[in-house]
Amino acid sequence: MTAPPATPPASSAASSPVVTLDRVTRTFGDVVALDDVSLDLHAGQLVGMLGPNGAGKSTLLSLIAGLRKPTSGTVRLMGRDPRDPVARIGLGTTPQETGLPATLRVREVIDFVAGHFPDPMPTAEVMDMFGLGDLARRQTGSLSGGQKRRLAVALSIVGRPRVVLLDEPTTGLDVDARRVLWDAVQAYHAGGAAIVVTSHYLEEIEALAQRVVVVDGGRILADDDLASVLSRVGSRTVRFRLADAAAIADAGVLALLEHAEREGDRWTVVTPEADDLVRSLVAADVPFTGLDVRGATLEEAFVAMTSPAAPNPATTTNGRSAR
Ligand SMILES: Nc1ncnc2c1ncn2[C@@H]1O[C@H](COP(=O)(O)OP(=O)(O)OP(=O)(O)O)[C@@H](O)[C@H]1O
Repeated sequence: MTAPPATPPASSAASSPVVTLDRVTRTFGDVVALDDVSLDLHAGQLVGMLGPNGAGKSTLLSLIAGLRKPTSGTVRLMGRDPRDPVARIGLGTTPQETGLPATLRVREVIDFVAGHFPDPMPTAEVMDMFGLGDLARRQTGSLSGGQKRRLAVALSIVGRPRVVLLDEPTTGLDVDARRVLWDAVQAYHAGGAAIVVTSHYLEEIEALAQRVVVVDGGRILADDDLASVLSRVGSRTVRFRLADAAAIADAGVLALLEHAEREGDRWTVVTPEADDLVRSLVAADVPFTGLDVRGATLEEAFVAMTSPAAPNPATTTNGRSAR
């Protein structure tokens, strides 16, 4: 879709972080939900936050939103305590679960929320961004789950916030609805807002986030640009076509392979030494065709980081092993 970028107010101090967590710990009884976490978020960043269930993601977002206080450490939103209304006016958030007044129409709900902000986006513009135009007169109680979710996320940006927190905004949406929602989020981000999104759809985070924060057990395991996070997984997947299986062994490359499988003449091998493998195959005159070398996916990097005891891919695939 072609929603115009919606511009949040310019930052008065563009270089200072809009969100800061400094050595933040949050416990619930015996449970340490966040353990000594430090994090800065700057204007214009679109951050994907990943972590297994119970990692501490929602707790972290709730501290930034001022819904909870840290047990120790400091949280700042636009340089202030997140519970300060002056800071909160610049925040938009969609938690995992939201309630909508069932008898109000879509347009009325957006107007109602817009009324709480000094310079809200026009309701028609918000509805257009989120593909809600045709539903303007529908009572929210009659919306589908996906339509409700789009409305809930739309409400988070009505007030032109500088910081937007979206906790699993696309869970349960079909592919088209996810695309509409991400187009809208990106259009809003183009105006300079800082956005944090949690999602269990890693390919979605890989496609859209510039910075990736991986949380597990209440700690930050990785906080880097996407390429750096992906580079933490050293292995590459190499695909090619080759009818003569014996040529692989003859080339003396078996020791380079973490895993190999073959379907007919189609080979897929995983190796930490892709360059050496390809050089060796060429040097041995192995008559392969259709060479394709790929880096790790975010999902592979995530599994490698969050499950130290994750099984070797060689033991989890059903293909034929070359070893
Ligand atoms: N209000 C609470 N009372 C007690 N324990 C809590 C509370 N809120 C969170 N926890 C615990 O803190 C830990 C972190 O939970 P949190 O909801 O932040 O994880 P999450 O990463 O958002 O998980 P998910 O992906 O399942 O939403 C979990 O062990 C959870 O059970």
